[in-house]
Amino acid sequence: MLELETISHWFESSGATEPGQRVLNNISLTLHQGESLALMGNSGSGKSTLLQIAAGLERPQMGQVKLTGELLYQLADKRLSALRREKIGFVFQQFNLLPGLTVVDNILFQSRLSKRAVDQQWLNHLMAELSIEELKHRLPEQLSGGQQQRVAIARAIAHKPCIVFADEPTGNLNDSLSHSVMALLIHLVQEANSSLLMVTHSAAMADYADSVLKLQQSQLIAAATA
Ligand SMILES: Nc1ncnc2c1ncn2[C@@H]1O[C@H](COP(=O)(O)OP(=O)(O)OP(=O)(O)O)[C@@H](O)[C@H]1O
Repeated sequence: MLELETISHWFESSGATEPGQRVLNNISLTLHQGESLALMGNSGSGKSTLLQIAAGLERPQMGQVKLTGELLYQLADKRLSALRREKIGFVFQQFNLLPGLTVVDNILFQSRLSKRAVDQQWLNHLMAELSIEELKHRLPEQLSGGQQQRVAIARAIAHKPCIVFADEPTGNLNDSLSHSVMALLIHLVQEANSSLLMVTHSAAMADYADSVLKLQQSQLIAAATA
């Protein structure tokens, strides 16, 4: 479903033009439909870079990314944007809700952009599971952090994407909220039969995933917490 093939990456903007200064070195990874994977590693080890590359947001210097059989970086920009809207959901640490849109309009934003019909039953189910029905006409600024992240999860899953990419999804939440939000994310990703690739610093959060890998010295290794 998601295949990373021999990905190497370095940032020329940081002056790193030599292979020896690679952030990512020859990384391969396969994630099947319905699987969840947590990516751990020290600060600066390249986790977010790998997530961005896997999500079609940052072209790797070397290697290929294949999502449902399509080579992302061989697609024209327009097709790549359409594929991201249709097949991918994103959850970020900073929630990234659109401030001028209500909760329900935030959730439906991606489906409307790709002109896809909304599955009203699924939407109602998501809002009920995430306990955000009562909040649906509010603006993001009228929500707590935990509520905003629950809305962001609904937005990421509303169109039943093939895969959800989550970058530190509980990074701005306290411990107990982190557990409840992570449990909901995992549960709803499973219900949607989506895959999940998640970056986290927290071993406790990583434990929710089917498997855990660690980025170390530009390579992926099995994580001790797995
Ligand atoms: N646009 C960029 N230009 C130059 N260097 C970059 C750029 N983005 C990231 N880097 C560098 O690449 C390395 C990996 O960054 P990345 O954000 O992927 O790490 P991370 O593991 O996600 O870190 P953290 O856990 O602190 O978020 C870091 O050394 C960072 O400074």
